[in-house]
Amino acid sequence: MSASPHWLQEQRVENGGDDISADRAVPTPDDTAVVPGTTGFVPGGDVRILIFGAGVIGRIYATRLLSAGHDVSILSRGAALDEIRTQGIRLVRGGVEDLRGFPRVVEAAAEAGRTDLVFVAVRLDQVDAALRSLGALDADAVASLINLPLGTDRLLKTIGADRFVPAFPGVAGRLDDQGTVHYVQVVQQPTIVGPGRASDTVVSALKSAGFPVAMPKDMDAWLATHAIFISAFESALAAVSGDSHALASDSHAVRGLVLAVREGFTALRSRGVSITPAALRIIFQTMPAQFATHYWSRQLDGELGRLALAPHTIASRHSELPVLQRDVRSLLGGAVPPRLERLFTDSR
Ligand SMILES: NC(=O)C1=CN([C@@H]2O[C@H](COP(=O)(O)OP(=O)(O)OC[C@H]3O[C@@H](n4cnc5c(N)ncnc54)[C@H](OP(=O)(O)O)[C@@H]3O)[C@@H](O)[C@H]2O)C=CC1
Ligand SMILES: CC(C)(CO)C(=O)C(=O)O
Repeated sequence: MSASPHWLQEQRVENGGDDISADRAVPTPDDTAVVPGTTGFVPGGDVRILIFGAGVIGRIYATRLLSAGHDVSILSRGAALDEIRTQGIRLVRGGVEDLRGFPRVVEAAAEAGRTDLVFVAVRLDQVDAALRSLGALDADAVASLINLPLGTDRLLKTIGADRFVPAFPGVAGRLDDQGTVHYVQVVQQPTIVGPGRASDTVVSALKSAGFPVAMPKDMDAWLATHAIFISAFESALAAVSGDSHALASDSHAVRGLVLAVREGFTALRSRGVSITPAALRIIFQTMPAQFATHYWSRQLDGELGRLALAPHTIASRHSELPVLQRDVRSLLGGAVPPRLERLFTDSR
């Protein structure tokens, strides 16, 4: 198979270069409406934004939104507080400096004052602790950028249905010792935005900063599908200490990974959850395992494996990954299919 299928066929629409506005979201044949991103930054944004969490994802979204002209504060703590205050945030993309920005740095959300929009960018294992602050945020809209296998209910209840919007990052990267973020915009995965009264605000802010956006019809199904997929890939990568080239070169291991995700998707479907986006369903469940193995070997050896999946695995394997595995286990009612279970066990 020479052409690599994209997870989301609609990405091609964006590559067509048209700037289609949020209210002209392109309907797709099945489960996702897509809002292609702008091809560059739109200057003059004026939304007051708070980024809650100054890790990899928080820093990328903060700096991009700042450079689109928005009024951005970032909630930080520990050593990162002073580091960002004094050096700002430096983003490197494709090996060259992409952006440097100095958002306002706050230690408590209240210091940011009233905001139009908050993006919460903490890990799954940090959500319980963060929830204590999230209900009290003085903001019109609050979007999560978090891996949430069990769905968005907890956040929805704490934050309130009138202002909560579930979302998921369309970028990935790593933070180096100097505080620089090396990142990629994942071509296969635009920033995902779920339904909510404030979704339009979230989509327009993201588009203004050049992020392609897609809106699945069922966000919880999207998050559940992603959790199966990413918990399998991160587990397999953790077992080889994040060496995506070594994993890509082992076709037996990649085939086992493909079959583990396939079985995980089947188990999810048997619990009434549809596999979303369609492209993942096709790659793992329709495509013969031999082709899917070839496809994933190439992806693991390419930008997605080296610059997104591997660095994220290395950073999260002792923090978010165990909680992700635990939540995938509950998502599947305690009955994790054997190949997926083996990946989880071997990752430790
Ligand atoms: N990194 C990546 O490439 C990708 C990540 N994601 C997802 O995005 C989400 C965020 O991940 P990522 O940015 O990598 O995680 P990081 O660990 O890099 O960042 C989380 C940040 O939030 C801070 N934080 C957590 N709780 C609080 C709190 N109560 N008050 C103040 N600060 C807080 C942490 O501070 P401290 O360090 O002090 O704990 C840390 O700086 C995860 O669910 C992840 O799966 C999705 C795609 C790619
Ligand atoms: C961006 C990607 C696909 C891989 O890093 C991801 O979604 C994740 O790590 O959760």
